[in-house]
Amino acid sequence: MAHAWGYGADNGPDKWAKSFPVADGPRQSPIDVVPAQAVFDGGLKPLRLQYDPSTSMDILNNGHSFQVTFTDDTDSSTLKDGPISGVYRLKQFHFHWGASDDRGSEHTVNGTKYPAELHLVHWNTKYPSFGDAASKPDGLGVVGVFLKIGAENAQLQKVLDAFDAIKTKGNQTTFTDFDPTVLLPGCLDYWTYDGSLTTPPLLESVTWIVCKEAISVSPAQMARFRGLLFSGQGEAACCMVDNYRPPQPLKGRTVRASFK
Ligand SMILES: NS(=O)(=O)c1ccc2oc(=S)[nH]c2c1
Ligand SMILES: [Zn+2]
Repeated sequence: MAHAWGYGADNGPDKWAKSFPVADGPRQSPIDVVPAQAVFDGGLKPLRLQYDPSTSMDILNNGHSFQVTFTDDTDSSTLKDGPISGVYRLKQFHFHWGASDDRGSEHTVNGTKYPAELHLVHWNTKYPSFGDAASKPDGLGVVGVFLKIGAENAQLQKVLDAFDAIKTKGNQTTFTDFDPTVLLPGCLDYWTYDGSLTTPPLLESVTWIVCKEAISVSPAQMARFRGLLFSGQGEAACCMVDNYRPPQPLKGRTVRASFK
């Protein structure tokens, strides 16, 4: 790709395969989840998400989304059980969202798009680092949570209140003492399938864990997401919206459900 990847007409998801041929691979993400076609697996364990708020470090506008990054040099914030084996450490969480409430999520359910989707990114500690794990078929575990329009989400507001400091690409500020557990839905029923990163390099290393239950976000809060910029300071302002990849072909994969 002559210029960096993004979500525009010239560098968006339909163009990524040129620089990242794995974009047309056998286990790409996101997908459309069709609950009637998911296979209940009684062997799937409940998700065990244990986060230590003291591991949250900072919040960054990386030009594609914003992310809250965690220190991951110990097993303080981890994902265990669920569909995975061993211990996966929390590295970061971020979101994808739309320019309007009718779109924004990456996964869809029976073709339904949500206004936004949260991704909690964890890496398998059988590997030495996130970067190493990201290139292994069982390297990453990402928990996806849909956001639906409703009441204001007071827990989410803590994240949004940091946005003034990270409006433009490359801006970063400290973001400590935050426990992402508060962003999880009450019910942790989930669908799971083998997939990939949904942004370049699109590595096929993710065990996806998509929660059935959504969390709420108010229209005013969605407007805050849309106030961030893809562009850097001093550049022509480009609103950070529609930073989602559309669903990809299932190519024979089975989606399992942890619930009946
Ligand atoms: N959107 S996502 O699949 O959760 C995801 C998670 C971690 C990532 O690290 C790079 S690099 N791209 C990534 C995409
Ligand atoms: Zn993501």
